[in-house]
Amino acid sequence: MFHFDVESLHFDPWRTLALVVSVTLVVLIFYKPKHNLPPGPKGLPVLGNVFQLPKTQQFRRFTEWKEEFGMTFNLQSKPELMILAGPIFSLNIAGQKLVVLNSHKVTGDLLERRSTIYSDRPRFIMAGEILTRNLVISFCGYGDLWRKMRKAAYEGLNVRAAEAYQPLQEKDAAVLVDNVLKDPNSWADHLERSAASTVFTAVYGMESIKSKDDPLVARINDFVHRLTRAAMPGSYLVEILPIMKHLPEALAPWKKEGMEWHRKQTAMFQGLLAKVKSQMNAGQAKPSFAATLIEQKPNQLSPKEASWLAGTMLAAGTETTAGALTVFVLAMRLYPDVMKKAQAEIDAVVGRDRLPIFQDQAQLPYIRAIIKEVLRWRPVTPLGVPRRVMKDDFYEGYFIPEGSLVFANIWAINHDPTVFPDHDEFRPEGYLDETGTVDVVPAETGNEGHASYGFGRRICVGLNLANQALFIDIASFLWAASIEPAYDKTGAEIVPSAMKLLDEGVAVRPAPFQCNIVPRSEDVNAMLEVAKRKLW
Ligand code: HEM
Repeated sequence: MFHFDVESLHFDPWRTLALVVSVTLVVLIFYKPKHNLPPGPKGLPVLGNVFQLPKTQQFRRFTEWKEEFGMTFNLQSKPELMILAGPIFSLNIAGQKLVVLNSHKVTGDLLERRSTIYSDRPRFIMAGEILTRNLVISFCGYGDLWRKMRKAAYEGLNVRAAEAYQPLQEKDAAVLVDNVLKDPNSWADHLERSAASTVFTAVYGMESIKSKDDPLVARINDFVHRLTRAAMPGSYLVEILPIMKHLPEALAPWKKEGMEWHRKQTAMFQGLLAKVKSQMNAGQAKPSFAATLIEQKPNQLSPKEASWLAGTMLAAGTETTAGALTVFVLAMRLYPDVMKKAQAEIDAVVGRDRLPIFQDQAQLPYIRAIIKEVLRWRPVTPLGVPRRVMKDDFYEGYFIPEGSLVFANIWAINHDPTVFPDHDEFRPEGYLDETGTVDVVPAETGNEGHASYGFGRRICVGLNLANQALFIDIASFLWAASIEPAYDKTGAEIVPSAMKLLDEGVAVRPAPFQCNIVPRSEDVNAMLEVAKRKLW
């Protein structure tokens, strides 16, 4: 029978302490509190949602999921926020947690107000470590090298510094308009050249690239495409099996080729920086981003780091600016009333005797609104550049584990019907007050009024340069030409699709479409010659 011995119950402090410590350890080791990840689509065991993600234009599927999971967001504590449908959901990609943010409120809360733990980038083995040896600021982890590069980039591209590049951008816009009018069928190529040239001249202060066939355009495009392709998930096996990075070059031709490419690219960037330096020494240099890097205080960036920082701007700025200019042409083709209103504004302010210049910007509110609307309506980087969470975090009751990849669904944020009621229409008026003269931005949408330049500490560092390029190119284009319908053989109007997009990795742009670019008046070419002579 059981015998209960009271004597054995005497209080032994050491034994009690040992018991408490053991119980605590067992609880800490074995008890996993049930943390709720943000909701998400049900996936397969182990592989999770791998097969539910389309290969391209993932932002479309993400936006559908945003609608689907909107209703499950746990905001009982703040019912006033229920209006923000589907702001956060999560996916499991074969064990890798992916968190997608879909509203200004959530990106503001996490990417901006908690930026100390949301500003890292994921590991890019091919694009970041092999091809570029971690010298590309956009792929750099949130550490000392990124801080140094970001500081130097800001010094050369902040709003004041960017003003110094305006004279070269004005010239470049005249070249764009001239080329488009002389060879209207190749308008898309001319936009490509113009974007490459405007970034190139600002970065190196050299003469603009005049022809789309200039070998430099091909080299810049090769650089951009190589990097964006390498950064695309699934392009290289080494991203899934990182151990392959240590294979000897003989067994890994992709690695050998990548390292060879890195050497060539470094030589090109160092050569361009050396040329700027010799122009500076000869007193012939124009203001440029590269010049600000050469003049930086000692102990900032090494010469190789500085040369890559300048070169990176070409990659980051060309494809994006060219994409946004293509969106502009599409919008003008589909919304002729907007185009006519913009042209009337330009004629009233600029007149017909000269091309628009930057000083006109203050008197051209409708053109400023068109630029914001171009970036909002069809964002060229609809998922931005991914982040990596540096520490376990909780948000609105949801658990976001360290190491999760975070995507800001810029497309969904820019098309949030609670912020932009006619979100699928191209409506620059949304950025103006009722008098049509004062800029307004919808609440919560930040300084720009859209999310297309990203967020917080890693917001696009080239946004001032991009806004300047878009202003002068768009104003000059509309001053000189109209974008009219093209017709097929039967005489029927060809209507381009507003939704057919071409996915080029990080950047997305409208799929090729036909339109007719016509001079606005018979004497526009003659006027352009006069304007060009004044500029040169
Ligand atoms: C329409 C034009 C452009 C768009 C829409 C755009 C958009 C973006 C976006 C979404 C990001 C990621 C931000 C984030 O992680 O939150 C970014 C980063 C960046 N952009 Fe742009 N960009 C444009 C033009 C430019 C230009 C002209 C330059 C340079 C001259 C530039 C340089 C960069 C750099 C260096 C980064 C990386 C910043 C970092 O990681 O710290 N961009 N851009």
